[in-house]
Amino acid sequence: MESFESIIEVDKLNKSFGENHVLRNFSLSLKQGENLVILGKSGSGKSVLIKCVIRLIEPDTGKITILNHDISLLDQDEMDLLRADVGFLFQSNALYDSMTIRENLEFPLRRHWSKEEREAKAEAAVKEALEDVGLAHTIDMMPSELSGGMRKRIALARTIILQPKVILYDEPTTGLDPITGREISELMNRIQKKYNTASIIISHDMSCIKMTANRIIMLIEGRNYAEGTFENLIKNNDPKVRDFFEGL
Ligand SMILES: Nc1ncnc2c1ncn2[C@@H]1O[C@H](COP(=O)(O)OP(=O)(O)OP(=O)(O)O)[C@@H](O)[C@H]1O
Repeated sequence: MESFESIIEVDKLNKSFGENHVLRNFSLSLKQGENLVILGKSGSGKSVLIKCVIRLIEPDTGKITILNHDISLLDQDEMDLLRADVGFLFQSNALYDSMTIRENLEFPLRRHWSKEEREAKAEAAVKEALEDVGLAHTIDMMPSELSGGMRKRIALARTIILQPKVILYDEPTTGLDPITGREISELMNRIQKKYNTASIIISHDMSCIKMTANRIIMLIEGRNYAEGTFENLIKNNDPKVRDFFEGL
């Protein structure tokens, strides 16, 4: 695999909506193979940050580099190419209800692979991604026939089918019961190991964070307020940091 000093580099990002200064000189660096959790209260700017990274919104100032590309300099075609390397797991899963599981998984291939490539490789890729999430038997089922946890796994299978170098997880365990949430967290770790993918994980589920985070950045007052492993941060005496770990 090509090597990168950082997979994603966010440098001094600022974003305001009117008087609401959401991000203030926010920086982060995501290393190859690393699971990085962004922890912040509701409304702290986690989604705004991720939307800047996938270029759904433009920051006011600051620079975002993904796989050595300054994304503000990419045109639409170049950005589309880069998107094959950046997987996104939506909180809503965003599966197509009218398509089978197989068709849902083939969907990203249609955009990024030629007809010849699809004919040669799609069947095997769909099978491998489904096996990765332990749901090979659902290939001809419809999303409506699956539980919430299974739909999350299928969404993850669709995210990894193009073997992205980085996965952005938006609250991957929200809305799931604790046991299913743990299964998803375990799966995220398995995917990380198998493909050496780097991830940014937005979450406030402490069980998921504890299981998956190699490093945590606390997004407080728009800034990278504190940073460290779960074990470091749980010992931090700053009251704003402590708030998150109260009761653990
Ligand atoms: N398009 C927008 N226009 C105006 N304000 C916005 C817009 N998007 C986000 N905001 C504001 O930015 C702030 C951060 O919102 P954001 O959705 O990033 O929070 P969050 O940390 O993801 O919260 P949650 O955990 O509840 O999802 C909020 O005050 C929100 O109202």
